[in-house]
Formats: sequence, structure tokens, C-alpha cells
Amino acid sequence: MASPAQTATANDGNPPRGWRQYLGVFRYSRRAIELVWQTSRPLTVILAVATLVAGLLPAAAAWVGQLIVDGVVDAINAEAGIPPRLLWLVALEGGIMAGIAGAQRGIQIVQSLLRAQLGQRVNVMILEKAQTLQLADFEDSEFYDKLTRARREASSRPLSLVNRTFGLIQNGISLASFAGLLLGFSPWAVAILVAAGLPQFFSEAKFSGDAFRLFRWRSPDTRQQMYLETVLAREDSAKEVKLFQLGPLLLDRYRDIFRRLYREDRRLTLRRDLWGFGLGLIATLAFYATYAWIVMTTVAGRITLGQMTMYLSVFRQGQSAVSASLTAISGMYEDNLYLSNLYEYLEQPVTVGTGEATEGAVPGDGLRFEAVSFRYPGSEDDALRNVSLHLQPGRSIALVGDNGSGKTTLIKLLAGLYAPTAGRILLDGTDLHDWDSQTLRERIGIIFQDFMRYQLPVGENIGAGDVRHFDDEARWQRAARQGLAEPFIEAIPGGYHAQLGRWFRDGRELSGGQWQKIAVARAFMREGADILVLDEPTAAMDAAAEAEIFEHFRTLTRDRMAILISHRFSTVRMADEIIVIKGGRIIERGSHAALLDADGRYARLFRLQAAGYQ
Ligand SMILES: Nc1ncnc2c1ncn2[C@@H]1O[C@H](COP(=O)(O)OP(=O)(O)OP(=O)(O)O)[C@@H](O)[C@H]1O
Repeated sequence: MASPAQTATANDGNPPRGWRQYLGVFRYSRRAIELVWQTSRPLTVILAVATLVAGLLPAAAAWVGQLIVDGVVDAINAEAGIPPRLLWLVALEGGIMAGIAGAQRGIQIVQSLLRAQLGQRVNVMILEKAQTLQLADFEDSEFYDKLTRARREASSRPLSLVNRTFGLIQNGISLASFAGLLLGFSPWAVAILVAAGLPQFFSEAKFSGDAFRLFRWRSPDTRQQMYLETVLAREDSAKEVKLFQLGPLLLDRYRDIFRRLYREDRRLTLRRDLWGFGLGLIATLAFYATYAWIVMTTVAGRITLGQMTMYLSVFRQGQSAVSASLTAISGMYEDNLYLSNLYEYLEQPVTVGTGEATEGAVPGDGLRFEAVSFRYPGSEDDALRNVSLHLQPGRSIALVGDNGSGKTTLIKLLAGLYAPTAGRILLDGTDLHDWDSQTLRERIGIIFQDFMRYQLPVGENIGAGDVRHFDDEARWQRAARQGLAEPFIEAIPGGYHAQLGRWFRDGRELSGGQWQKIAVARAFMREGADILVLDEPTAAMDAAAEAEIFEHFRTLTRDRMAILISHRFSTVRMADEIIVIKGGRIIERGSHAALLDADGRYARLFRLQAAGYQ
């Protein structure tokens, strides 16, 4: 059976017809109420009771009002003073009004309390889900769109849908109780009340449905607008935006998108409101026709003055309840959009690592790529083609190749961030797929060229390399020493506890090379890792620092497996084996000396760079 989320998606391409279209507004109400129920049962119960009370009391007030007016008329006719019963009725009416106010205030309080709790709950659900996703998911623009939309309105939408659903129930209860009273006058009056509201109901449901589809359809535009906002107003882009004077150009784009969206909005708003006004006139007409009817019936003496007051008040309030329901319904479509998106995101299938191996079939065999090919999802070309290599413990490999040749991709596969499209990768004779993911992660230490610069203290920036020792100061220091970051860290006021980045108070910025030393230190946090990979994290370092780091890296990884990627041949030549990649294929391999002898591409590139240094 299709899940509601799937149904929602299917409905977008092929809008449901007839009643299903109108009932679509309730699609996610049940789930929203479940969510609230799971968040806080007591608050949900209070909300339900308060809604019921607020729904029933207005009819009770109208009924007591009738008794008061009739009592007054009787007392005037009887000329026997003020009957105490009348005063009791007034007191009762006051009590009912206080009850309505209390129930409404109760609803407000519960809503504020739920807003915070529910927002937090949904945010945590979104973030927990994000932890289970594959890297490929984050690179899928449509999926990323869902994630950002889910996060953006996490704190308001679920509660809003619950409020509107409960509001609708409250108005429904009021309407039913009003109808009950009106029946005493005439079933036709009830029919008129309902029938006068129907055209508006259908038009509201139709236009809200249009708005719902419009929102979904233009979501990429909205996302682009958000992106432009980020580029125009964030510290990490400010430098380039100013320097290249990109501001006006990007702002123009931002305005253009707004204008386009606004045109569509205006069209929809105008159509929706003009129709709403026209159909609203029908309701007004119905009200005054019924008014005249009730007045005539009263004058004819068939109902009392008190009943007339009650019927008029009930009819008027009934119409307000109808229009409040319409407003709730139009909002519910938008909330549904949000929730359908949220649940599509939360129900995204997760590929769970099935492996359980904590030891390889051939311990000490090292790492093997066997005829590995890989193509990025949605891409037309293979990023790696038929790559085979073997790296034994105690040996090092350097990957060399032009930009885009596939070096980083190879590392991503090794890290298990993607699975090969063909071929297999073995560690100690066991396929990576069959390894327990935790054990695997502990064995591999990697720093990518686009490593993260966390807005955290220096020590935690290093500690991030191994969460089990995130706060271990002695380890930070050892890792910093190995990454050659110690001297400059000690020179910073606050040392390992100095805040980095500009987002928070007293944060300081580091130079590109200093950040890279922090990143290299991060790789050394995993003291137990026997595969260490440095993917060009040293590009911003001066040549001397890079040479020193790699010398050092080799000493430190003497009995481990090391893979390094660098565009500097002075570094590359230190590796036991050099692998030259072009267009995703290995085209040459061997030691520095052997490759120079072979006089192929490596030798040419090496001479080119060496000439540059002369
Ligand atoms: N996430 C991705 N989705 C689709 N294609 C990608 C992705 N990442 C990289 N590619 C493509 O895969 C190919 C190999 O990229 P890769 O990052 O492995 O190159 P590289 O050798 O590390 O390059 P560089 O020296 O510039 O770092 C390139 O053609 C690139 O466009």
C-alpha cells in the first residue's frame, strides 16, 4: 500500500479529482495529531478538552440568552418585580462566557507550550534522520531541497496544522450545536446555513489546492532565493562579493525571482479573494433572508422574542464558524505541503550497512581495489574505470593526476562514502561492504582537501578526528605535535581553548596553512587507525612545511598504510608507489625512479614542475 507521503507525491503529478481533492486537506492531520500526542499526552488531552468546551459553550450561551430575554418579557408582562431566576440566568450566562474565555486561554497556553516542544522534537527527528543518510543523498538537489524545507519551518508547521485541525473541530462542534438549536425553528434554516457556506467551501478548497501545488512547483525558485540571501549576507562569502562587486548583480537576481513569484501570488490572491467575495455575498444574502423570515415568524407570534434573539445569534455565529473553518482549511493546505515534505524526507529509505566483520579473512593483507569502477548518481560518465591496486601495511601510495581525474573519488570509495558501481574493495581480504561500519571507520583516518573548519575551540577542532577522545587534551597535544600545529597553537592566547572562526565571541581566524595543520592533526587523532589518507590538505602550506609534514607523516605511518594526494612532486616522490590517474583510469604506476625511467606522463609532469623551480 502506498504511504501517505507517496500518495502526496503521486497527487502532485496527477491531481486527485472529486471528493478526494477536497478531503486532501485532512491528509496529514492524523499524523500531525499523532506527533503532538507523542510529544505530550497531557497537553494533547487538555487541548482536546478545551477545544470541546470552546466549541459547545457558545450554543449554551445563546440558549441561556433566549431564556433571559423571554424571562424579561414575562416579568414586564407580569409586573411582579424581578424574578430571582432571571438574575441566576444572567449569572449563568456570565459563567458560560468566563468558561469560553478560559477554554480559549487554555488553548493558547497549550499551543505556546506545544510549539516549543514540538519544534524541538521535529528538529531532532530531522537531524537524527540526517545522520543515517548517505553522502549521495546530500548531493541530490531534490532531496536537499526537502531537507532544507523541512528544517526551515520545523518549529511552526506541525503545530499550525494541529491548531487548525482542532480549530476546525471546534467550529464543527459549534456548528453542530447551533444546528441543533436551529432545528427548533426549522430544518430549512439549518439547510440554508450549510448550503450558504458550501460554495465558499468549494472555492476555498480549490484555490488552496492551487496554492498548494504552486508552492511545491516553485520550491526550486524559493531555494535559489535562500541561496542568494546566504551568499549576500554571510561572512564567508562577503570577501568575494565585495571584491568582485557581485552584490548588485545577485540582488537583481534576487529581486527578479521575487517579482516572478509575486506575479503568480498576486494572480492567485486576486482570483481567490474575488471569488471569495462573490460567494460570500450569497452567504450574506442567505443571512438576511433568514433574518427576515425569523422576524416575520416572531411578529406572527409563532416564536418568542427570546427565541428570535437566540436564532439570530445562532445563525450569525454559525456563519462566523463557517468562515473560520474556511480560513482554517486554506491554511491546512499549506501545512499539508510542509508535512508531506517532512514525511517524504523522514521516510527516505536508509541503506543500512549490513556488514558485521570486525576482522578480515586474510589479516595483514591490507587494502585491495579489484577492477573498481564508479559513476556518481545522475552522472553520465564513470569517475573511476577498472581501477586495481594493492596497498600493504607499512607501504605508502601517492595518487597523482590532473584536476578531476578521480583521485578524491577513489578516497571517497575507500572511506565507504559511496559504494563501487562495479568491482570490489577489500580490506584484509574482506569486502568493505561486509565490514562492521564502526570498526571500519576506526581503522581509517582521512582528511579531505575541503575539510571542515569548525567554529569550535582549537582543541575540539582537533578532537573532532576521533569522537571517542573528543575532549582528551593529552591526545589533542600529541596529534597537534604530529600535525606540526603545536608551535602556532601555543602562540595563540588561550592555546587549545581559543575559539576559532568569527561566528562566536572572541573567535579568531587562522591562516589557510594553519587551518590545514589543524586538519592534519585531526587525522592523527585516530591513533588506532592503520590506514591514513591525506587528500591534499597541505596545498596552502608553504613548500617547506608540506615537505616537513610528509616526512613526518611517513615516519609516523611506518607500519601503517598511507595514501597521499598532492600536486607537489617533491612530496609525491617520497611514496613507495606512485599511481598516475587520468580520466578515472590508472595509466602508470611504480616508484619515482621507475616512473622517471619509463619516461611517460609522470616523468613529463615531474620535469615540468622541476623546471618551474629552477
Ligand atoms: N559529487 C559528485 N557528483 C558528481 N560528479 C562528481 C562529484 N564529485 C566529483 N565528481 C566528478 O568526478 C570526477 C572526478 O572528481 P575527483 O574529485 O575525484 O577529482 P580529483 O582527481 O580529486 O581532482 P582535484 O585534483 O581537482 O581534486 C570529476 O569529473 C568530477 O566532476
